[in-house]
Amino acid sequence: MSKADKLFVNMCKDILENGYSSEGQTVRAVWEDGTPAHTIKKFGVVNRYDLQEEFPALTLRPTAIKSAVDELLWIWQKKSNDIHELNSKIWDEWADEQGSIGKAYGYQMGIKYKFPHGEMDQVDNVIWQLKNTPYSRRILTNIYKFDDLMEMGLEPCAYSVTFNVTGNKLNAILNQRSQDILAANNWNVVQYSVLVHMLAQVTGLVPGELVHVIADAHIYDRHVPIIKELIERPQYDAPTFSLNPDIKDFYDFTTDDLIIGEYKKNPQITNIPIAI
Ligand SMILES: Nc1nc(=O)c2c([nH]1)NC[C@@H]1CN(c3ccc(C(=O)N[C@@H](CCC(=O)O)C(=O)O)cc3)CN21
Ligand SMILES: O=c1ccn([C@H]2C[C@H](O)[C@@H](COP(=O)(O)O)O2)c(=O)[nH]1
Repeated sequence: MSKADKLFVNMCKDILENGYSSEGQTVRAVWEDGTPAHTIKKFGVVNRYDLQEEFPALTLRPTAIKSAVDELLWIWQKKSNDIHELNSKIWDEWADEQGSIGKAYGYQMGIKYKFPHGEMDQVDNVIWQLKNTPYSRRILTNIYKFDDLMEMGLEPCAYSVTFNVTGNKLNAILNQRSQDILAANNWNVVQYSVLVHMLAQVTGLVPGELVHVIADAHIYDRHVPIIKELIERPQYDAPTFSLNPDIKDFYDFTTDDLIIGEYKKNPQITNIPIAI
């Protein structure tokens, strides 16, 4: 049985049973028809995934692993803010007429900073440190840049990753200020699990734990009936996962390098409404 499913089901039950409803409050997000998108939420959810134990893909419904990794590589490898360089349509609502999401996500990853070991961007700094000073406690990225918030299509939700090496294991903490549990929880978990696998492979380490810290873990009102049905579904074993072992440079990975074993899963839920 997938541990990721169990964790997801317990988290959803906790939000539904003990969560706090935003009904009566003024909220920013709206549905496509302009109705306020209310949520029920829990503050401060922390989920741990041991990547040695399993690849944490949900089997309750399919997670589009390749599309999720395509978005991850758009941010971490292409360092792009241009939706034309993304193969899915998930960012269309937040882009301007030119197709840019502004100074968000990939744009921030491409900014160069001065470090003792040279001038480079945040991704290259992480890779440099993992190769040269792996036991440093200063290996992290942070794209929540206050100077640029006004020019972002959406303020980053998954905004910081802290990497920490224990023995030969690469661990990571993903800090997320806000999480749409139905649309993006497993999407984000799969993305950052793959990132840990990729960075471990190119720095001579093995994947360890992913710790996902979510400040505001919410279920949107129109998602509640979907979540209630989802968590009653049968659970299967998570798929096996590995990467093409020939890739030695982070910038050479493509979604074709993901080796996903048999992925037994329940049917997809189509047309999930996304709050804007
Ligand atoms: N309300 C909201 N939720 C989000 O998850 C979200 C935002 N807004 N704004 C920006 C990005 C865009 N993200 C999204 C948006 C849509 C899907 C989505 O529709 N996922 C489909 C599969 C998509 C595919 O196969 O390519 C799904 O079934 O989960 C996922 C992430 C995550 N973010
Ligand atoms: O990677 C992502 C990006 C976005 N989200 C969700 C979380 C929220 O539901 C919305 C953003 O709205 P805010 O009012 O700015 O919090 O997008 C996500 O879960 N994962």
